Amino acid sequence: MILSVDNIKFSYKSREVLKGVTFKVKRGEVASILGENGSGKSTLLKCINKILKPKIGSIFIEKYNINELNSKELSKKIAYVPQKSNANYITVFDAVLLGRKPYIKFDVSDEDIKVVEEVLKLMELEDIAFRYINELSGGELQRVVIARALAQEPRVLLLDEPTNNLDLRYQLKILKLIREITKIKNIATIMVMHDINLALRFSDKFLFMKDGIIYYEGEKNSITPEIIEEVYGIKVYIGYYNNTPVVIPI
Ligand SMILES: Nc1ncnc2c1ncn2[C@@H]1O[C@H](COP(=O)(O)OP(=O)(O)OP(=O)(O)O)[C@@H](O)[C@H]1O
Repeated sequence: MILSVDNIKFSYKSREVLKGVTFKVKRGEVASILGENGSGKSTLLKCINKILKPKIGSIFIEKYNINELNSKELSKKIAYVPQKSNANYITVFDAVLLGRKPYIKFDVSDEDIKVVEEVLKLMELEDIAFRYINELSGGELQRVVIARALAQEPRVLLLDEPTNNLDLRYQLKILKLIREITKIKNIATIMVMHDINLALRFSDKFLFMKDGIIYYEGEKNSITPEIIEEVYGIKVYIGYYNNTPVVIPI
């Protein structure tokens, strides 16, 4: 097991948003977190990344309790792509190089540059490597932020709506790439997704959140119209294309 989340409870002031969340993700696995707006998905990712501190429960990455890792150690283990990113006045290259920060001792090494160049290529960012990120389109910026997370070479990759702002070609390309990297590097990816069909196509495991708990957890062929109906309150038909379920609202 690479990530174990055990009975996490979190409240914003007096309002409890996570009411006991428990799940595990294995090496090489892509898990999608789905569920209605406000059900606690982003809050859960922020707890795993220690941006928020749950009042109860524990989170382990490999054998480490995240509470016992300092921020540098944590950044080698977890990379996080938030739902919205801010663009500073730095170049694409430097923004991706920031992902290497946990590894840089005194100066940037050849290895750091090599990793950044590889990631820029993978994300098709080479041509805009020296543009300033505050001048990029929403989709270009999203690719830069994902590139920075990959340059971090984490054991667990957390993505909050990674396809935000991406056009159809990049939605497919980036999710395929993330899936491949997860398998090749034997890491775990946990992503919050709203597009259930993209999630079904590119993930191994599904966590449906409702009212601050994981209402249903399972593999793709176990998902029924009844589960979707309970989670989202809509009627759906589930067909199949290339052995992958396709959810059609009716
Ligand atoms: N900083 C905050 N202070 C107070 N309440 C918050 C804060 N951030 C989120 N909330 C509330 O916590 C609940 C869960 O929010 P969260 O962002 O985790 O939901 P989500 O499932 O990711 O939603 P969405 O699908 O809309 O992105 C919501 O009701 C939200 O209004």
